[in-house]
Amino acid sequence: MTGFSLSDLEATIRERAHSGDPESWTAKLYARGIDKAAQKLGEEAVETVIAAVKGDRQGLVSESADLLYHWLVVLGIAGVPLDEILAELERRTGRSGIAEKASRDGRG
Ligand SMILES: N=c1c2ncn([C@@H]3O[C@H](COP(=O)(O)OP(=O)(O)OP(=O)(O)O)[C@@H](O)[C@H]3O)c2ncn1[C@@H]1O[C@H](COP(=O)(O)O)[C@@H](O)[C@H]1O
Repeated sequence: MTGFSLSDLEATIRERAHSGDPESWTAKLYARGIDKAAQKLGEEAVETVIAAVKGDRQGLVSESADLLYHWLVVLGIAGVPLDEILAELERRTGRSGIAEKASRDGRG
């Protein structure tokens, strides 16, 4: 398993967003704002769906990577940290209460 995480990508995006590098796609998206970034996210979602339906495994991997990257850019522009999404997902598993209790009991 790779050691690379969505948190790593989020950190890269945060760093590149305001880099001022004219070659940076991230900086370009941030400069163009939420409408353009959300449009790209939608396009990548559709391309991911098409790859899945076609049974294009390699396409699904590639489009999924594009999708997650553009999703993190949209979250970044909207000011929503990845951690907030992970906390929401954790809450849905019903485990967050256990983690909070363990933390309160000094076992966290
Ligand atoms: N993961 C990605 C990533 N995935 C996709 N893309 C870019 O997303 C863009 C969208 O591709 P498309 O073919 O859909 O779009 P396009 O046709 O080029 O653009 P439009 O004509 O639709 O505007 C491409 O330019 C890709 O390079 C990414 N750009 C950056 N990253 C990550 O972000 C880091 C920083 O990148 P820069 O900000 O470019 O330095 C990189 O090191 C990567 O880790």
